[in-house]
Amino acid sequence: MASSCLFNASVSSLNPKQDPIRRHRSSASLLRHRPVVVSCTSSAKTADGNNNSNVPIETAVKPRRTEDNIRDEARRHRSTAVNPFSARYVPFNAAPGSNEYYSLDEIVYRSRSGGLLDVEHDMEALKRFDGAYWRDLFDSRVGKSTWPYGSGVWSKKEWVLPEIDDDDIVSAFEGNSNLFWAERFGKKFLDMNDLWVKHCGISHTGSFKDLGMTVLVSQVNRLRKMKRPVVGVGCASTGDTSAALSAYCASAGIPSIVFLPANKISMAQLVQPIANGAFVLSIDTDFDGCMKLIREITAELPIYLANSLNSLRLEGQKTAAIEILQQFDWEVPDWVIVPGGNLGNIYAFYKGFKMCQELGLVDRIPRLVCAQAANANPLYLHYKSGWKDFKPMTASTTFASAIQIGDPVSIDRAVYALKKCNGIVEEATEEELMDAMAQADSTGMFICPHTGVALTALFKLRKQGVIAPTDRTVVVSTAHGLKFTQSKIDYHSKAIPDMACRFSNPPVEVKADFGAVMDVLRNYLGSNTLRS
Ligand SMILES: Cc1ncc(COP(=O)(O)O)c(C=O)c1O
Ligand SMILES: N[C@@H](CCOP(=O)(O)O)C(=O)O
Repeated sequence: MASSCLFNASVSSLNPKQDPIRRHRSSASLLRHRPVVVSCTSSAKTADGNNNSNVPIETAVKPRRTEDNIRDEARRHRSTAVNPFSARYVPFNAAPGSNEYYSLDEIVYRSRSGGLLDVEHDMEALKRFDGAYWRDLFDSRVGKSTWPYGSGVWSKKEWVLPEIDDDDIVSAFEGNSNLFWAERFGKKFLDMNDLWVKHCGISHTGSFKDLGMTVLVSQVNRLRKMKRPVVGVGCASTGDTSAALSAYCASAGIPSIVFLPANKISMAQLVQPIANGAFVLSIDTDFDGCMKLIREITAELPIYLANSLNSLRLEGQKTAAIEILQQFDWEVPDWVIVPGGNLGNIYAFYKGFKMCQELGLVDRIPRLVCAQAANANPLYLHYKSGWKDFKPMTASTTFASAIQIGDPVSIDRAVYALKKCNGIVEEATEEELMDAMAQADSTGMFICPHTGVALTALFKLRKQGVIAPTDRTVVVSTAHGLKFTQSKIDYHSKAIPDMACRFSNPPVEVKADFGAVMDVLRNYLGSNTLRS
């Protein structure tokens, strides 16, 4: 069996960069022949150089049977090897010697002391394979339609939910999002030549929430098959979490219930759960009020909590960090800037990078920057106080409406992550974030206001000389700009009180008359251009 495997014993010691033929074979040529990646038991090499015959390794290539769909295909080729990987819930940042843990099949969101939980992987089992092995394995799954590895999340399944049956997975092949070289924006506005935007919002429901929701809904699917008492899944939301939850639940036939702050989310976001058949409650409060309610309700009713308080979500979201490294061919960027609201994502990024370092895929991690809207900046104020004093606040209205959060549930996770990576917190006023969004759009992007918050942080850190012109920097774009068109319309029509809208580009109204059109065009292009 071992000899037919794509990853045989010699592969783990090979550097794919030094082996272009193998890289070519594992992508282009295999794709041409509609390959099926097949699990088998293999003699992959472990980190200590021994053969390990007890791990599912993927092999190529068997033609797909016409009567199979991709799930059937995966089932047909399911590995018979014992899965050596596992994960469980533990108290977040548990004291050394703590023996509190829970199976992922338990319905639990808080530790015994009321603190946050974290998903802990059996790192010793993962460490039995070296960094080269994991890099090769993850790289081999990109660009395929094999179930479930065609997903950017499930292509890292061993590090996410190692024990779930492939059959229980609910996936829209999320992830694998574009890492965009912001060449013109970097040069024109920041004098930077290595600036990148990770477009997590170019995704199934238009935000990074898909990455976490595929994991959470898959686990719920499993629990329901195990006859655990879960009648539905619920969340509080500023728009994106509810969109992702309702889409994944709809695709699995699971009821979803969403609590939305009335009149505080965009129309495009509101229509998503409505269209996907969720039970939508529009509640006369803000996000923090909705969050409080959903926590109370899920403690009373068998509704599974889908907010990032539930640490399962972060297991999916952390794959965006792994993906960034992978897209840079496992080179580590200097900075990663993430807009923060409920503050799960900044920890997810830290965790993804940290696992890659601990498991030998890379030798360092980037510095993280968390960017907040000045109107909803409890983390920023906490950072500025020297981490002394955390005070939840009532967040004010912001164009970055998805991060209008004053009492973030993951504050402890965010502080931990930022301290560990020598991170920074910045803030953006309404004018700054809207200007940054318009500037980015003027160079060909179409970003959301939250990404405008992150870009403002970048502007400030460049100006302060903290981020250098040649630093490789990644700005995480968290949602699709098309969800936030009203804010762009307001900006470009200069309809925002007390905002200069310096980069607005309003349409020119002109009569349906040749001469009138020529006049405005002459004016626009400059008479010299037209004469020549
Ligand atoms: C578009 C968008 N950006 C950023 C965030 C912030 O993510 P987090 O709550 O994990 O800090 C959210 C949600 O809160 C969001 O919907
Ligand atoms: N922006 C979020 C707010 C809730 O965050 P979560 O990650 O805890 O679900 C949203 O879109 O609802």
